[in-house]
Amino acid sequence: MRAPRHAPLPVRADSPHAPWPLFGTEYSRRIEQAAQAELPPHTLMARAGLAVARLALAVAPHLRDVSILAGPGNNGGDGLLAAVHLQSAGRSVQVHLLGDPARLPPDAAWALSQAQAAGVPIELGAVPEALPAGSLAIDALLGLGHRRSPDGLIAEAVKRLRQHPGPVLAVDLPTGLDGDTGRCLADAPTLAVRADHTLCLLTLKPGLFTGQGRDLAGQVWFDDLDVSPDTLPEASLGLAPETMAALPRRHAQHKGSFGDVLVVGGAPGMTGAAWLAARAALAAGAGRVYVQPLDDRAPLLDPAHPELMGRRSHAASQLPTDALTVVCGCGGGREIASALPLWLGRAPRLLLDADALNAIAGDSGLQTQLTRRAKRGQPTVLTPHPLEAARLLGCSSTEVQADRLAAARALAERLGSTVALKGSGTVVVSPGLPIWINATGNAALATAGTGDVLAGWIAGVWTQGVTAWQATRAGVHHHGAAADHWHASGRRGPLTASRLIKTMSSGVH
Ligand SMILES: NC(=O)C1=CN([C@@H]2O[C@H](COP(=O)(O)OP(=O)(O)OC[C@H]3O[C@@H](n4cnc5c(N)ncnc54)[C@H](OP(=O)(O)O)[C@@H]3O)[C@@H](O)[C@H]2O)[C@@H](O)CC1
Ligand SMILES: [K+]
Repeated sequence: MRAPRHAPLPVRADSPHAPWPLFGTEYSRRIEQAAQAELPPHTLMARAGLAVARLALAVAPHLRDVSILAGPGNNGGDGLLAAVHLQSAGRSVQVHLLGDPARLPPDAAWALSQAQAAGVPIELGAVPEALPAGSLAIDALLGLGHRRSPDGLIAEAVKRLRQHPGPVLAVDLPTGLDGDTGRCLADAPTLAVRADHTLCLLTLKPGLFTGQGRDLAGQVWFDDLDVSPDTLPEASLGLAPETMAALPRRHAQHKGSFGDVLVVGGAPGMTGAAWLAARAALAAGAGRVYVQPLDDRAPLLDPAHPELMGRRSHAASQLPTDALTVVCGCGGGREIASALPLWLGRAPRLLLDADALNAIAGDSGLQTQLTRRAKRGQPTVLTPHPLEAARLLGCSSTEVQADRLAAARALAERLGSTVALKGSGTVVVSPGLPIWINATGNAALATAGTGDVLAGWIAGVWTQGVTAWQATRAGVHHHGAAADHWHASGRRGPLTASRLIKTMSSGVH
């Protein structure tokens, strides 16, 4: 997937209708070097500067003043060249160059000479007290070349951009964000630029779409600088529309054609979680949905959804397993631990969520049972949030969040499972397959029960005959798309779990 050549504008990179390839620093450098070797000197930078100027004019057509904060590397060079184009488009441009002109890398030095020749006002080595209130600010401080916390003048400039009341456009990456992981490079999150728009150049970087990336980058745009990578991406951003389309209902099919789901969960005081997951599985299209409450006194009926079938543990263990997908967790409490050995052994498809994951994290015997499933060809899906992932990995949630892609990959490989690491930019990975980052969702999902809905929905899709990888991506995408729809239709506040199921059922993609 690449932007059209000579696109009049950079292409929005969050279109949910296609997967976008993502490349981290190492790959991006290789792609850049290969392209540089083929092209006349400074070609990429010339394209980058033009792309930045075009986007600046498009997102702030009404603003006459443009302040460009340019750093000591080629990211600064992009800003300097953008200044030339913006000035010739009639904007009043001021560049603040925070690097020694004598030590700029060759492309940026060339860009500086172009800006000087065009008479662009350039102030050297000083961060202004404030940026003009009515100006567009361009963050061309640091891009792919920064791996450490902003310091010195760069840190000052980041603070100034954070204080700027007008729009901020970041070049390639918001300064302070690690493009590989989506973590802030500084301990203090205030030492990262919070942009309204980010124009990613040459390659889309994964860190823009997970962890802190989505909050710091604002609207992400992409310009491939007319370069086609000849290498496979490390990860992709997007969805799995093919999965939803691949599940048509034919006349001759009956409820047995769509698979069964059993939800094991709902310990005393948390029964609702299991029924929510069950409702979601049914709404996702499962043929028959059963619930095994982990509270022996809990009723075996959801009066609002009599089509769901409650079973005590003995009866549940007698269900035929051929077409069965089992969800363990969902309000499982401590009680889930005793149900796990049976289903780790028996379930042909098993999804583990919440307390089931905590039980496995604390029991090496259950871990061994889990890893044996993969060897027997029984697929498993894990849907941890960062703390649950940390417990499974034996680290802290801060460490998980510092590199969500690596954490999800480690879990998948270690436990032989498909993993959906939840959070901003949910990361989905199956052993041996590329990482997929979800493009949908927002904070409206941060409310009780939405995780149960996700687990149930994935199971409901999975049991219809797609792979764990397809079902997980489809469920994660669809879950987030419902929240985006909720937000776009002007609603504010949390999207309750019950309403989430209704929104997901209404065909929002
Ligand atoms: N070449 C081309 O034609 C193209 C280039 N492109 C553009 O170039 C960007 C990559 O450029 P780049 O490699 O020069 O790195 P960049 O991010 O500008 O910074 C490096 C400088 O910053 C310094 N520095 C680092 N961390 C720091 C900190 N915390 N605080 C303070 N200083 C810090 C670092 O110093 P050092 O760490 O070495 O001491 C070094 O001097 C890329 O993102 C894209 O925008 C694209 O348009 C495609 C075409
Ligand atoms: K930047």
